[in-house]
Amino acid sequence: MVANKLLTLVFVREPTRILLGLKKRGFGMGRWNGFGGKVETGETIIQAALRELQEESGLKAKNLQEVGLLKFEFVGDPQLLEVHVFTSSEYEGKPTESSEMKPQWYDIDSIPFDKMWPDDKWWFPLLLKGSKFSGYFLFEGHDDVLNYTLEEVDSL
Ligand SMILES: NNC(=O)c1cnc2ccc(F)cc2c1N
Repeated sequence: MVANKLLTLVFVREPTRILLGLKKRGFGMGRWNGFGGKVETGETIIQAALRELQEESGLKAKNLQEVGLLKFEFVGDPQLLEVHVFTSSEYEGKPTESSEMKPQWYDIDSIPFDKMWPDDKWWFPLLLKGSKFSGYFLFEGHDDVLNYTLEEVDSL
C-alpha cells in the first residue's frame, strides 16, 4: 500500500480577486497555481500550508480555512496525491516573487483556466462561491483528466 502524499494548496482571496502564482520551474511549470507543497514530517497540514504560502508568496495568512480535499491519481504512478485546499482572506505582507513562483492578482471573473491545471475549471467555481468540496481526478499525463468525481460537502 503506497501512502498518500500529503500536499497543501492555499488561495488568498479578496472580495473581487484571487492571488495565483505562476510556477517558474519544476512540477507544473508555466501554470498558474495556488500556493503550496509537501507536508514535511513533524509538521501539521496547517503548519505546512502556512509555511509554503509564506515561502512562495511572502504572505502570512491570518485566517486559513480548509475548503477542499482533492485526490489526484496519475495513470502509471502508484502515488496518490492528497491535496488539502485552503483559503485565506486576512493576511500580512505583500505578494513577493520567489524563485518558485510569481504571484499575481486575478479578478475572479477572469481566471486564466487555459493556463492552469485542467481540473481547476471544475472545482474553482465551488471554491469561489464558498462551498466546501471533495473530489478525485484521474490524470493521464499532466493535461488530460480521464475521469473525476466532485461533490459539495457540509464538512471536510
Ligand atoms: N490551482 N490549481 C493547482 O494548483 C493544482 C490543480 N490541480 C493539480 C493536479 C495535480 C497536481 F499534481 C497538481 C495540481 C495543482 N497544483
